[in-house]
Amino acid sequence: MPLPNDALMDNMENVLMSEELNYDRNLLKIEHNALLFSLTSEQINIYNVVMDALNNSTDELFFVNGFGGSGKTYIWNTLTSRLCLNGSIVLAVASSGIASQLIPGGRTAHSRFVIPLHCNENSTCNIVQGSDLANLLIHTELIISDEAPMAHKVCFEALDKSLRNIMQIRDPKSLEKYYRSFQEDLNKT
Ligand SMILES: Nc1ncnc2c1ncn2[C@@H]1O[C@H](COP(=O)(O)OP(=O)(O)OP(=O)(O)O)[C@@H](O)[C@H]1O
Repeated sequence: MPLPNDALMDNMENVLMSEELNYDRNLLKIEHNALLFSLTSEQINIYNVVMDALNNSTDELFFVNGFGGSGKTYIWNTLTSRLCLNGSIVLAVASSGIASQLIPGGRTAHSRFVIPLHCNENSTCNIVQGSDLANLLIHTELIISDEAPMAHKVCFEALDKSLRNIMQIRDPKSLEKYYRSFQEDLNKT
């Protein structure tokens, strides 16, 4: 039997983390194999790029753009099943409630990250350092944000500020990083 990850064992009382880790890994393995086998070459390229970044811990941010129905959610599902079957935490959010229902374990970004409803340039998310939610974010391997361009940029700026603060525990250089950088790429398209 593989030993559980020490960091995760320290957080067994964290209900939010327990919820995210409560999945059937055998089922996920079957699901992942089926999904991976059916990916198109374009989808598999995206899958490989994201997996390489995760395996090399390069802390990258990717923006995937494609027409409706081109298979973006299919890639999120393949990535999620791959990471979860290894015991990793993946948080999937969408800007609307309907979009969030289409991804496994999906929540709205406002609900998941406690983004203020009336968000402005000075807003931050209501996440207290050391709280269950902060620890969940620290141990999260991948955040998937579906329909991201539908949200106002101040929401991403609020999340960016909060993540930079929270992630200091795991990465002392986090304050110099920009978790919102895809918004800049988006502005150029
Ligand atoms: N490689 C694939 N093999 C089989 N079916 C696929 C594949 N990729 C996508 N599909 C199917 O195509 C349909 C549309 O895919 P998906 O929902 O992932 O698109 P999307 O880009 O996320 O769409 P939207 O932008 O509207 O949310 C779904 O029914 C999905 O199961």
